[in-house]
Amino acid sequence: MSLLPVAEAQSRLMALATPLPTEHLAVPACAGRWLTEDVVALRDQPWADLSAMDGYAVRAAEWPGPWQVAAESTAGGPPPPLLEPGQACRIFTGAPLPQGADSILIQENAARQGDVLRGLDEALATGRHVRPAGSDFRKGGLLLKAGGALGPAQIALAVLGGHAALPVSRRARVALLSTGNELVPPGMPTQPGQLPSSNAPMLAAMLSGLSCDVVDLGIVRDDLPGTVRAFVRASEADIILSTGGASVGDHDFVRPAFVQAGGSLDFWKIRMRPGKPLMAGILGSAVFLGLPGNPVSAFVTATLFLLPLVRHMMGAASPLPPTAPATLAAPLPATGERDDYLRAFRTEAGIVSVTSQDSAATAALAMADCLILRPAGSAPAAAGDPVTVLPLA
Ligand SMILES: Nc1nc2c(c(=O)[nH]1)N[C@H]1C(S)=C(S)[C@@H](COP(=O)(O)OP(=O)(O)OC[C@H]3O[C@@H](n4cnc5c(N)ncnc54)[C@H](O)[C@@H]3O)O[C@H]1N2
Ligand code: MOO
Repeated sequence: MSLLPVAEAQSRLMALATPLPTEHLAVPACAGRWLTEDVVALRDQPWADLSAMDGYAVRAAEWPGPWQVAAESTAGGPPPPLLEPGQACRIFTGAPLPQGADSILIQENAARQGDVLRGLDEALATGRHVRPAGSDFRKGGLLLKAGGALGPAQIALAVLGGHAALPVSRRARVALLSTGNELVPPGMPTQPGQLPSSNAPMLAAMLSGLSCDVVDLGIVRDDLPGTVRAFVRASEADIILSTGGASVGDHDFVRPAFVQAGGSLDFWKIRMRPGKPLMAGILGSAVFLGLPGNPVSAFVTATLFLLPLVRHMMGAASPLPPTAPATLAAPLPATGERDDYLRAFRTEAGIVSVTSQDSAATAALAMADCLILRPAGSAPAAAGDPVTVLPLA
């Protein structure tokens, strides 16, 4: 089987997934979700011409001052009466302008004696410190597009747009299987030949920002019938995620067990380093993603495949991780026949790759805050050369 390019594998993986059903949730509960439908405004914002400052509303176009203070307007107060030329209305931030007023004289630029008001500065420009009605958005206008992520600003916009609830995809359910006879549960004492299973906690941490429900099905021993049973147990989930047992060794049972459990494999082996033995397929209504066991390989493939898959299933229009241009602070060797995803960190002088690029080097991984993307067949790079990075946080 030849090695599949990363971008092709990503689009084949997305094509395996069916979007999750929509649910309607109270707007504050939608933080971190994606919209399944466009959202339009149910009201104008601002609802009227409002003052942006504390001061006085005047008819500056017709009367340069002085003015007679004749009324008051407060946010949430009764509507102020019509303003005649030569009159001023005491006004506060967020309060509606009286009909006829066109500008706000801020109180720092005003001298008031009794009800007589004078401007201390040059003549007021018409429209000064006024927020026109509907200048933020208009009733019926598009506020948020289907497929957009709902972060804090989008939550505020939906609430101001008059919405109580929004249509979002339901949470994805992800089942985790960690394969390997050498693994013991995190925190348990290890005998020679054993190590704590770190992949499931790492992946759960990576998924924790994505509003999905993670079920850790624990450690699966390296035997075919046990691994088949684990797949059957996991098939209730939307995504079955395994780590380890993905390569070509005599104890790598994940692929045959997946097929024996009724799964249909779509691809195996990607043209990337780390992460070559990645595989994906369908089991019932679940998408299966088999990550390599090496912790760094599992981390990098989860960044490039798992997180985009979850985002895609939950309705994201742009599920792939964003990349950014950067400059190298230190040279890099040529790449081989696979695309390199080098663990690196950002400094003021540019990007520096971590000391060990071994796919089991977790101490080096923990120092990284980005991946450098180096296509297969790249020539050696020098300090100062441009590179593409994928930020990790
Ligand atoms: N002859 C070949 N050997 C290997 C190839 C190959 O093409 N030909 N590919 C290598 C590559 S690349 C990778 S990546 C690894 C991946 O192998 P597996 O997915 O089968 O992973 P395991 O053998 O089960 O484990 C690898 C390594 O990671 C440790 N591990 C596994 N699970 C966990 C966990 N949950 N927590 C912490 N550490 C874990 C495991 O102990 C091994 O040390 O295969 C190469 N071999
Ligand atoms: O591809 Mo493996 O993930 O190089 O170590």
